[in-house]
Amino acid sequence: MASDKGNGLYHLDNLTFVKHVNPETPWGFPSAPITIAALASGTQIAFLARHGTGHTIPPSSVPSRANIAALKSLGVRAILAFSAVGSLREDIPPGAFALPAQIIDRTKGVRPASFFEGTSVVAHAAFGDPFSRGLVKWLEGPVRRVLQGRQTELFMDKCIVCMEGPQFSTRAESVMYRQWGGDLINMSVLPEAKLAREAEISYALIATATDYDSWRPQEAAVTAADVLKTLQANADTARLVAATVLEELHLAISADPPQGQGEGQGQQGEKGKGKGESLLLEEVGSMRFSIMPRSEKQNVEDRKKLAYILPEYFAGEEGNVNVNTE
Ligand SMILES: CSC[C@H]1O[C@H](OP(=O)(O)O)[C@H](O)[C@@H]1O
Ligand SMILES: Nc1ncnc2[nH]cnc12
Repeated sequence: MASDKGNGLYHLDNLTFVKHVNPETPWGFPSAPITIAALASGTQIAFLARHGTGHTIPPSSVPSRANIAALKSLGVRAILAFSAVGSLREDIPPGAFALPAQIIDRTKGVRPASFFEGTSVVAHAAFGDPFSRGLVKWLEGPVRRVLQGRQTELFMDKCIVCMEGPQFSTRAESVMYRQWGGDLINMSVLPEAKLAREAEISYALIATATDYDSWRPQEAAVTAADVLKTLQANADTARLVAATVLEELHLAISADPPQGQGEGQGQQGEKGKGKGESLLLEEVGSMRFSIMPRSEKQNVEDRKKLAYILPEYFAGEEGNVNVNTE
């Protein structure tokens, strides 16, 4: 399990430091060494600052493939990603929190967004629900309870626009995103969420609103100083959320473990709990039917590389199985 955030959140409270690890993945090193820490129960979590420990990595240069691959290699099954976001709605004030349900991609294609990119293996992950529905649904109660104690609102079912940056939006863009149905805006949720899906890690975003972006005609357009004003208070609340929720989440996952069956994954219909599936971590097994059938034209080295994130499909004997035709 990991909590991963750049802006404002560089450490977590109520945890016992265990060690730092810095795995070299086939996609390079993560943004920073990953902190392994223990919860009160002894359960270990991994924490990674996506912009680096000294905030030296801009959004477009975050090594997201290495970050997600490194977390997967450590056994992480669920990511709680924190992000400072702009609000595109009057009723979502700076200081509010949200668990978004949808994403509009306004990145510009400069961020590597797939583990399969540049390999001879083709895969099309289902991404209609970009956040883990099971994880988001589970998080609502515990996160709301923590936020109530701090008079902080929680919004559900919102749509976040992910822009390239590093400059903020123009006023015209900000107005347009509202017309498109955007409620929130950041520069970090993609390709992180896509890569987590490809690695079959359940991913949820805890969005913390810092500003009103630039759509309000009578108000000044957002500046980094506006963001920083709200950032520290939000980060304190975010730390409390993480400290409270991680222990409970671990217990919930232990009680409802993924079995890796993946039947019906990626389909949007209501899925009953059957065949050993986990409702909480329903992404496990989801790539089984997303990867194009094994072919002799696929490069063996590429398959070895992909085994780093998906050993079930690409390593050992299983790697010789045509995963798409069972
Ligand atoms: C300093 S405002 C823009 C910056 O803040 C957010 O970072 P993070 O998601 O890591 O909290 C946003 O996505 C931008 O990268
Ligand atoms: N207004 C904004 N636009 C993009 N990313 C942000 N992160 C925080 N506020 C933001």
